[in-house]
This record gives sequence, structure tokens and C-alpha cells, in this order.
Amino acid sequence: MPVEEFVAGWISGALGLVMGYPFDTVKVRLQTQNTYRGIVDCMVKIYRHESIRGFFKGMSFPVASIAVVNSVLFGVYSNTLQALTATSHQDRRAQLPSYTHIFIAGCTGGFLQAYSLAPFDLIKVRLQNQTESRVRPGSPAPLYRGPVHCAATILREEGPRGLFRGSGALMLRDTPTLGLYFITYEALCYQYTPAGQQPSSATVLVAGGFAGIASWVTATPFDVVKARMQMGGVKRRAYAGMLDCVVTSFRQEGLGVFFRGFTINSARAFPVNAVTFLSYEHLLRTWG
Ligand SMILES: C[N+](C)(C)CCCC[C@H](N)C(=O)O
Repeated sequence: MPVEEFVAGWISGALGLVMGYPFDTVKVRLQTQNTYRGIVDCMVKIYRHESIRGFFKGMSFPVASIAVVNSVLFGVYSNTLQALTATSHQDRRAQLPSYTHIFIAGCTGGFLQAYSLAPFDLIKVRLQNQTESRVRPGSPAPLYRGPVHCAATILREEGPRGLFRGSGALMLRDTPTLGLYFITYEALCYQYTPAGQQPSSATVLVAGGFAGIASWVTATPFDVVKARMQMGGVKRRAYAGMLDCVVTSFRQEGLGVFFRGFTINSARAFPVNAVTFLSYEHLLRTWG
């Protein structure tokens, strides 16, 4: 089993993650709190109350953990495709595998990444949602002091299953949309690369960027449900299940609630995934 895909997936995931982190914090806040009027208002308030550090709350932890999850995604995708088509990463450039195979491999990667991501993503969302200012003396102490304290508190107060809150919604968010992610990426690379050659850096950047947008646009409704379920049990009552979350959110806030974070998800997706795919391809080429 080729392991370089896992390593390349990890490094490229870390680079993409840092690139998109400030967007991600704004998104999580907009999806789960009702105090902001929009993207700009949210950014201004974060900056005023929490300084630039507010945008990077809880980042060290995702860099070490969520980046590893990206390695699960890319490693499983590539190895599943290899098992299905008997071609390696390099051969696939000459002969594009069928879209069905790409989709199946992407969904498999997406499904497995969702479960490895669940506890880490939950901790990230909880930390990002702490609005207390660390720079102002005298302001109330946040509920969680950091990732380890957050994990320990959840385990104590909500049990081990608490760490997997929202994981069903996360799985529904990631499985089909990561199939779509790889289809978009491979199809665009294939389209704009002369037969038999490797795609240029510009092609990889653009194809990666659009792959990110395509998958985030389709993932947003489940992303909202997931974030709300993950926050359940903190300050508000926990939802009884995914359906309860969908119905309650819809009744109280209308259909638009499922598209919260849509603009920011799409804006974040381009640079993050352009950088992810470029570094991924580059690393594999250097090693291969
Ligand atoms: C499937 N869904 C769109 C939800 C996630 C796609 C993940 C791709 C990349 N790690 C990123 O953070 O953009």
C-alpha cells in the first residue's frame, strides 16, 4: 500500500488549514450564534473584542489533528482508486479512471475521514465559539481552557459519546461531497492538460480551488446541522437528533438558516484547496 499519499495528504492538509482558518472561525460563529449581522460585522467584532488572535482560536490543535485527517482522505482515496483500477497515481494521468470509480473512491475517503474527524472537529467548533476576550483583564473566564481541557470536560460532562455529537451529520456532509470533490478535481485537470502530460501548477491550483468550492457549496446545509448539533448541550438544550435539529432550526429561523456560512465557505474553499492540491501533487512528484 503506497504510504506517500498519506504523508503528502497530511502536509498539504496542514498548509490548507492555516490558510483558511480565519474564514473558518467567522463561519462557525455565523452558523451557531445570532449576534452577528453578517460576515463583515462578525469580522469587525472579533477583531475589536478579541484582537487578531480571535480568528485563530484553537488553531494549533486542528493543525496537529485535522491535518492528519486529510491524510486519511487522500490516502484512502488514492489507495481505493488503485484497488479499483489497478493504476498508480502517476498512471492515472495518462488514462483517467471512470467517474464512477473516482466517486466511489472519494466517498470511501470521505466516509472514513468523517469518523476520524468527528471528535477533533467538535473540539475545534467548541473552542471557536468561545467569545470571551483573553486580552481584556477582568473578562469572564472561558468554559474551556484549551483543547485538552475541552476534551476532558466533554468526557466528564457528556460521556464518550459526547465527543461524537454531530458525527452522523458530519458523515452525511462528507461522504457524497468528497466524491464530488475528487470528480471535479480530476475532470478539470484532465480537461486542461495535454494528453500524457502532468497538469501544470496553474491547472492544479484552479482545479483544486473549484473542487473545494463544488464540495463546500453542496456540503453547507449539513455543515450547519452538524455545527448546531456539536454545540448542543453547551448553553442551549441538546437536540434530540438530526431531524429535531433540522425541524427546530427551520421553524425558528426559516429555510435560510441552512445556507448560513455559504458565502464564506465558498470564499474559503478556493485558496484552501488550491494550496492543498498544489502541495499534494508537488510532494508526490518530488518523491516519485
Ligand atoms: C466535504 N467538505 C466540503 C465538507 C469538506 C472538504 C474538505 C476539504 C478541505 N480539507 C477543506 O477544508 O476545504
